[in-house]
Amino acid sequence: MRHNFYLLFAIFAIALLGIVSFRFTFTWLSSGENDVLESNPSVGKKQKMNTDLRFPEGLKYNQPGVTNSRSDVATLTPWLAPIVWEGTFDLSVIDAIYLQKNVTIAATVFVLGKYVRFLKDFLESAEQNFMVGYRVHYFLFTDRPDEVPIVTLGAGHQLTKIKTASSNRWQEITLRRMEMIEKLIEQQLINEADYIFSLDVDTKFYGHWGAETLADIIAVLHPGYFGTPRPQFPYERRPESVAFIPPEEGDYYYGGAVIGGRTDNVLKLTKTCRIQLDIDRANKIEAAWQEESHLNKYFLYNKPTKVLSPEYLWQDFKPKTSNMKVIRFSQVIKNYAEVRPNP
Ligand SMILES: CC(=O)N[C@H]1[C@@H](OP(=O)(O)OP(=O)(O)OC[C@H]2O[C@@H](n3ccc(=O)[nH]c3=O)[C@H](O)[C@@H]2O)O[C@H](CO)[C@H](O)[C@@H]1O
Ligand SMILES: [Mn+2]
Repeated sequence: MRHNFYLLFAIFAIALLGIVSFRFTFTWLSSGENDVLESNPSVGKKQKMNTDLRFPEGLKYNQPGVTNSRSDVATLTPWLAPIVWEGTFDLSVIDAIYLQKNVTIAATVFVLGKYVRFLKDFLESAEQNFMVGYRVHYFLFTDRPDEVPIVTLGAGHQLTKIKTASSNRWQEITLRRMEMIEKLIEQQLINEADYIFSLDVDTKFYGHWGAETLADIIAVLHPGYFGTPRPQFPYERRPESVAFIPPEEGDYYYGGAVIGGRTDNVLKLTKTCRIQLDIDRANKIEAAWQEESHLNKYFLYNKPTKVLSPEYLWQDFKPKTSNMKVIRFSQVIKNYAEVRPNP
């Protein structure tokens, strides 16, 4: 009898402790540090996404071929991740699968200092080409919220400005994106978005960019080093930096202008890169290409599950090569000395 009483008491105490600690985590998570200026709660809380590739009945589309649709470029990595090129996918098949999932895609864009001048073209061209027909939530990290242009957003698209301090070093601005994206995901997006992309703002969309780019974790091939021998990749080569990659290692050189994937996978990526950037900072070393160097190190040991071809990251000054059937997203020409806060 006495034993039963103690047992009951113990169960009651444990349950109480459980409730208290749950409430504590909940309040801690919901108290965001970011100064959100504009928000539209329509996105709401997410259910866990079903990853099955469900396909609607009765839809007609071309029979898949049995030979490679592109003979001029590699369309698979050695670990069998697709490399996305025009001609390798059937958009009607992709959309039939992904539209019915009703996915929400977050896009983070940093707009600090004079880079605000690139935003109008970026947003207007994004609205024409980026994830049209899908739910998109742009997050603009900016020190100039009043200079954000008014751009009419398509159905299901919304925009939130997050007041963010700038820096007097461009290197600091680009590399701190990792920790800001990490925080935004932890505090908000983990429950709201299925996928997230981080995109450079000094860019323009010229062609379709849709659900063919969705995957667990994606990287983009930097257009400047496509086909370059690996010892000549501009990886960090000093062993003192965590981003160090020896000359005989590395698959591709990935661009820092595009990161993407499932929200939890991108959280892992940004957290790891942020921690490694912190270690370098404590050791007073900054990698050759800031967070891009750390990103390349990350992808060496955590392979991307989908790789985007340079169609998804071109440079306006580069003449189009014959394997480029379409340019979808491209860096505009900029006067570095004029737009950046430091040389
Ligand atoms: C094509 C490509 O892969 N570009 C990468 C490359 O140089 P980039 O020359 O493309 O770097 P960048 O000057 O465009 O800076 C990257 C981004 O940071 C933001 N920004 C930067 C400076 C500033 O004053 N205000 C501001 O808002 C803005 O969103 C910009 O698009 O290397 C950088 C790291 O060193 C980043 O990894 C870039 O993504
Ligand atoms: Mn850029």
